[in-house]
Amino acid sequence: MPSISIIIALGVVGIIGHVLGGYFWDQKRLRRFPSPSLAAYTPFWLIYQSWNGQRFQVIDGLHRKLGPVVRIAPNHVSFTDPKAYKDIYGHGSSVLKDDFYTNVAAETPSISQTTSKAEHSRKRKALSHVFSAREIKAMEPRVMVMIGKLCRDLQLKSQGKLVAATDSYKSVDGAFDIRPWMNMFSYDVITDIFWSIPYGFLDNGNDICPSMTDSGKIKHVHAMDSFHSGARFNVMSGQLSGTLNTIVKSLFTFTHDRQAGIDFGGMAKYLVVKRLQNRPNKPDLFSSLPSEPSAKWPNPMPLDELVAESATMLDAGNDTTQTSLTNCIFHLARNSDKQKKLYDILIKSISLSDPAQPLAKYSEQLQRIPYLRACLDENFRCKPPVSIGLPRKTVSPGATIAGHFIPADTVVSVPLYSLHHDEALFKDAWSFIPERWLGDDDENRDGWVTGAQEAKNLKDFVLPFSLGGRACIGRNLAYMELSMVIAALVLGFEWDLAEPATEMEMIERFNCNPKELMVRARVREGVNWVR
Ligand code: HEM
Repeated sequence: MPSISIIIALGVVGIIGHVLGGYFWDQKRLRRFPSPSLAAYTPFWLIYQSWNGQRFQVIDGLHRKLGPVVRIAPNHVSFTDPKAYKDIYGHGSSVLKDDFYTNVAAETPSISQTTSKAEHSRKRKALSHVFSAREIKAMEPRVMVMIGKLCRDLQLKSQGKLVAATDSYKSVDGAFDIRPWMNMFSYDVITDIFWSIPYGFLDNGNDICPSMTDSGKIKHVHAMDSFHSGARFNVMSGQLSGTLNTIVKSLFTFTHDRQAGIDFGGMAKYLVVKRLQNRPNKPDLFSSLPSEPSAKWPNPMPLDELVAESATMLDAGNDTTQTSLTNCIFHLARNSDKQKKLYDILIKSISLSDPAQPLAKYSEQLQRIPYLRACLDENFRCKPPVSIGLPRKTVSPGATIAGHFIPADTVVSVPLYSLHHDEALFKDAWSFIPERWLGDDDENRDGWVTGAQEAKNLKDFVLPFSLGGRACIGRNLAYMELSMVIAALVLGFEWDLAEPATEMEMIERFNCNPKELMVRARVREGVNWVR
């Protein structure tokens, strides 16, 4: 019988042999691409970058040092050549979503997690009704109610007051962190418009909400932490092979982050179960989901699929929106000239007598104000909420990406953060310059000239919602929310950074979120959101 030390030694030799064998055998010829330190030998190098939350910056630095094609894991090649984006994500590309997405899914993959084309097109067909222009338009008054609550809370924060006895976020010397308020807003909106069960975070000043366990018990959890900590765990574990990911997920249920992810799934389950028990008087977005048999959908979605789709809506509908809002206030507060210009344009364009009056009736007009849209788009360019290289997998017989043949079953991606800061595509790429988005005839360009090539680059390579068949389905909802909120916040307040010279610290899990944004807000004359 071999001793335990011999077994361990053999195990270690086996693992090293496997790692080195894979590297030197190099069946896919991936050694032709440069790679940093251990990345070509083990996936743990990239997993470590997700753990430290700075993957977007590390990968960007690598490309600047090693070139446009870099091997960032034994089976993952990252491209910053702009041509690669269409090759990987565009319509007509043969490349599929990587197994990472099924790894991060609970038992039933949702629309954003399925890797099967057929399954995806069935889901996309069902969900396209949910996000039709008519449905989104119908939700505007509900969004406006939440904007009123957000502005009320921010006015109270700017005055150093609590919004309720349960408020968890105090102002310090007139400054406060706006990030949690944007997040509580985005949760209140999505839970109201999707399931008619608004969380009420803005009324309570905290993010405590119900989550349903597998056994049907209700527990109360912190929504923001459940999502963010759960995402961190899933993004790391999802990069392991399928079996290892399953083992890690079941072994680590005792950890805070794994439990947080389970709680987040429970939040979605609670919303679906309650929504099915109580049909609301007015239709919500859930009403358009095939939850019951009908002539059009004889086979409705079963409960586990409704929960999976709801978890994706709760995730996608809150986190990217809150991130975009916080980022946009950061850019406007840091660039007071752009903030003032936006204010002047808004006031002139919609001639409001009282900036606190409902903006919903101006919604279409707002979405057509070029400078407001330019601020939102430049915000997306500078800080894309989804900055990560979205992982895709080549299929047989392989694919040619930016001129390089990549064999089948290889993970490929383009990090959007790097593409959006490519100095060859965008002049002064690291600065927030909304004017670059305006047409030649716009009087608000203030002398800024965007060459024809850059104008085309903005259109082709600023892709916050991705591209092709797997691009964002919630884009119209996002623009509607962002236009109305940013207009209300700029019309109602003047924004300053608490510490003017600071850059905002970002943490990348899957989305790239601001850690905090300490601001000061001055309520504009004649405005009063506290009724
Ligand atoms: C500023 C806001 C938003 C940004 C920047 C954004 C960005 C993205 C990106 C980059 C993808 C592709 C993800 C991938 O390939 O893995 C995506 C997909 C998706 N987004 Fe969004 N999103 C936003 C808002 C929303 C909203 C409000 C919803 C819905 C409530 C939503 C629902 C979805 C869904 C369901 C998918 C998967 C689509 C599919 O695979 O067919 N998103 N989004």
